[in-house]
Amino acid sequence: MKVVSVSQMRGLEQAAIEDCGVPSLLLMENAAAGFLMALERETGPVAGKKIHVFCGRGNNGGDGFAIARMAHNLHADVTITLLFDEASAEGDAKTNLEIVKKMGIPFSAAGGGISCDIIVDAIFGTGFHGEIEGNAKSCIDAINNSGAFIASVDIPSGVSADTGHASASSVFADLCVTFAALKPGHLLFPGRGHFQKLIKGNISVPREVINELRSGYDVIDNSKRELIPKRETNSHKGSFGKALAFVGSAGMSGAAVLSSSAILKSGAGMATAAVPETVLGAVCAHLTSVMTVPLPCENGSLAEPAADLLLEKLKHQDVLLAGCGIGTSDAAKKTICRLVTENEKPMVLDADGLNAVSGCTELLLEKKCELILTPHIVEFSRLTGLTVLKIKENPILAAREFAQKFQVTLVLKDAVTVVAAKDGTVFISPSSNSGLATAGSGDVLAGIITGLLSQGARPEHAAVGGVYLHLAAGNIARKAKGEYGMTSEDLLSSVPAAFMEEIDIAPDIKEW
Ligand SMILES: NC(=O)C1=CN([C@@H]2O[C@H](COP(=O)(O)OP(=O)(O)OC[C@H]3O[C@@H](n4cnc5c(N)ncnc54)[C@H](O)[C@@H]3O)[C@@H](O)[C@H]2O)[C@@H](O)CC1
Ligand SMILES: [K+]
Repeated sequence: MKVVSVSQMRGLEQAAIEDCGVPSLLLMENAAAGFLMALERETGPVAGKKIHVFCGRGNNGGDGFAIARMAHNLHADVTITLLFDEASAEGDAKTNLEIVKKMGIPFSAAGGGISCDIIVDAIFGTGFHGEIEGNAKSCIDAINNSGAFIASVDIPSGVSADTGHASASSVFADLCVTFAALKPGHLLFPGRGHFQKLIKGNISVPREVINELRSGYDVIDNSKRELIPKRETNSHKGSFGKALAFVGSAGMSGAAVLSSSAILKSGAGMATAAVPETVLGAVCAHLTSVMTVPLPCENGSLAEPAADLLLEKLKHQDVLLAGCGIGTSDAAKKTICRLVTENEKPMVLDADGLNAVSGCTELLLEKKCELILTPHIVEFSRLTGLTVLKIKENPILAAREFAQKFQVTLVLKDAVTVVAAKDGTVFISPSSNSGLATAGSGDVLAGIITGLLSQGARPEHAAVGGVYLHLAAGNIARKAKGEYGMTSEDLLSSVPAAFMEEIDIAPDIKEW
């Protein structure tokens, strides 16, 4: 699924209009026809239904006039409300406004009660920025409280198409129909929460024009299954890589079990959990296929010579996972810093491993390895010094800047996870599952990514494929146990099935 920014979308439209000669009015006509087709699929025929179309001053409003005309021709009972001074209409929007006026479609002033079956929200589209104020605010509040089926044209009015930021008064739609490509605001919260279903339609921007654009965005959809490394039949366990996991500490032996088990369940040939000797017994009690290595301790917790032992072991390993449940002791921090700067094998750094380098992120520039970082938003806040609020304002930008600056692959975990590759390409997960917000879920993700890495996947492929499989496994676990009751053990046991069958991780987002 293609994702483009607002300015890239304008570029696509310009290319269609200027380079290919597609008239802009035709794009608007197609947008309106496609919108109505999608609407009728959801609500049944519009004939005989009361439809109220709210139109803003831009081309989103222009789409609204064309939709009103087409719905009228299909025998719907259509009313239009303008949210702007009619004299300021321009271009294609003005053309369509003049047509509906000549057709005699009734207009009603903003401000009255709304009583209809379907509301078409064509107030603001991709041109919206800032906040909703004035009569648009009271109108949107009335739309949201109307009880009608609400269908938004392109994006719910009040949501920023570039960032997903939602103005305090923004439309909550049952259906949103967008055109040519998704925008980041369809995928990122809070915008993602402003529609129930998203349909992307074709408006005759030529396929080649869309395909040629390297937008720098991508969606982690089912097509990402192709990133799962292929397995040769003529193989042995060495073919699929050896992974070492520096994980676990007193009170967090489960992180060691979940993460190292996930490595094996994701297809690695061998996995070894290197854990403080004081928790070895607890870890071994839950592991059979994963090997273990005891790390030296002093006074019950990890001792600094652990770093030498790990670096020695790594000579015979293919990949490293470090950080899940290792705690925040000085020795754990020093061990992580040495692993980051001295290890040469592809490495996944998670959880306390990320906390260890917070405040000294310049160490990341000294790395000799391919590095994947998997922070959740609070860990990312510690890493960058940015507030959580600031990151949430534009997570794509924050993730991209960090990945490019430190030349790492970054998996920024939140309700919507964003993966940023070293070249700045950003991959956005298209759905969320509150059941994944459970202790140990991140350990499983780190293990899956390490498992893919050990089979030779490139870092960004391991990260994107890992996020896909984690979501798919989460959906399988949710089906069996529900969002409330599913635990990381359920998630872990669902990982093999996620590899086996195609799970539609974004059933609410469709293309036609
Ligand atoms: N350009 C094209 O070829 C096509 C455009 N299409 C439609 O055109 C839309 C984009 O059109 P526009 O660029 O005209 O943008 P919009 O229709 O989103 O409207 C922008 C207008 O709203 C105003 N505005 C922005 N933020 C505001 C705020 N906070 N408070 C009050 N006013 C605000 C702007 O000053 C501008 O006048 C798309 O979303 C889509 O619906 C479709 O018709 C397909 C073809
Ligand atoms: K809209």
